[in-house]
Amino acid sequence: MPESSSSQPAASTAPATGHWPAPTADGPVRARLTLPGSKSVTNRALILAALSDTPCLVRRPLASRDSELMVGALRALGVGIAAAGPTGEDLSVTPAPLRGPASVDVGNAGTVMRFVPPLAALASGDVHFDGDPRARERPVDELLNALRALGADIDDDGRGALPLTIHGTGAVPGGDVVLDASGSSQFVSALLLSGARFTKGVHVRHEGPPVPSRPHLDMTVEMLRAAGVAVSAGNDWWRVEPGPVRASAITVEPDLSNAAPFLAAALVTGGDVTVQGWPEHTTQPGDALPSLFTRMGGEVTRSGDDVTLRGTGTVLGLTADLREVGELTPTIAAVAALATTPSRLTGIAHLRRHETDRIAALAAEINRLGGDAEELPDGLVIRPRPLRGGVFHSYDDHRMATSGAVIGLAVPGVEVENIATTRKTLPDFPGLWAEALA
Ligand SMILES: O=C(O)C1=C[C@@H](OP(=O)(O)O)[C@@H](O)[C@H](O)C1
Ligand SMILES: C=C(OP(=O)(O)O)C(=O)O
Repeated sequence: MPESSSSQPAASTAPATGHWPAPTADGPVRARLTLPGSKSVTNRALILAALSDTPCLVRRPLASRDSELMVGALRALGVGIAAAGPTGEDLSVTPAPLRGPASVDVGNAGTVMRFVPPLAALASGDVHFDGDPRARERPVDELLNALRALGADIDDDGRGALPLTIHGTGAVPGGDVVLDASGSSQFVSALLLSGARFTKGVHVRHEGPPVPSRPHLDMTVEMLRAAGVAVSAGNDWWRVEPGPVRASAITVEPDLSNAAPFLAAALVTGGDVTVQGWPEHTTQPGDALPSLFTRMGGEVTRSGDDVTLRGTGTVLGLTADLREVGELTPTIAAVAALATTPSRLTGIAHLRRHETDRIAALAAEINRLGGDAEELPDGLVIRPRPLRGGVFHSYDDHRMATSGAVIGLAVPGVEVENIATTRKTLPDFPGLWAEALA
């Protein structure tokens, strides 16, 4: 990733704008693939490496927009990050005293807009944050209030949102803080990831409706512990002891959430798709896909680190609370729109403040193609109804775009608007999709 690398979408085989004719499967999709690295693991690894006492090699990181934004943010704060490894695809991270003045472009990356501000509070100097128009609408208020309570000086003109400036003083006192993380688990992860470097560490307590995306919180805790940080946790509290972060090498797992559209391709076409390198143990929410897609009619087998989903010709609807695995919703909704029985997906009100309002967007796009999707305050009901071709809008949301591709496999004439937005977490989705369908 060169210093000058752009954070703009630039998928190699995708048009920058315009509509992408989603390929229709002319038979069962049969493929075997290796997916690029996990966004969530990569961006945590980069944060931990930046805070580490020792240089750190991040192996097999994601190289796509969200990770490029994280690299850009950390470099802006003075951290050294260079291409490394035999193919130049690894990243060697050399920590340095964090300093401003700096300007951070968060794009529309939740992990950058939430995980970097606590680091900026540890820097000396001012750090300004802004991003895509949507980033200004995504919630950070609870995180900012918590950071202030822990001793950070933040100027957001009372907006509780981006743009904002953190006046770093080189230290954060830390200590006890209470917040409502029902809007995003990333508020908690953000405080924990930097917490060991706060003078008193951090003790975060959640109060409010349930926190979503629990596996991502487990991921934060596991990765901190692997970096030698003492963390204890209960149901709604997490404590990080002050002390050094020691990360010398972190290997990034394949992105299992991005396995979703590929496994869905097998499910909806009666094919079989194998994802290679599926970890035996993982905290990624995508690990729930085998059981969710089995409930939707697929058959899953595991052999070593290969996970294979075989479509049986039957695609069933799903009734499920998806709070823990919210980022899988768009793909599950796409499969549900092709199913023969109804689906009821709940527990996902927080998706209304993701890359787009995913509940409204999924209902609108499924209905535009003739489907029957109904919004609930916290989810979707999707009933079987034949779909027809048409434009599937992506709302600058990578997972909306890949959902349109899944529907397009079974419905001729689907065109996905702005497929290049998939570059948020996949460097070349159209290329990988074409390979899988070949
Ligand atoms: O910590 C992380 O890496 C993530 C946490 C989740 O965020 P929310 O809890 O805001 O849904 C998830 O949806 C997002 O894609 C990645
Ligand atoms: C919600 C998502 O991303 P972010 O990290 O921007 O919150 C997602 O990838 O589904």
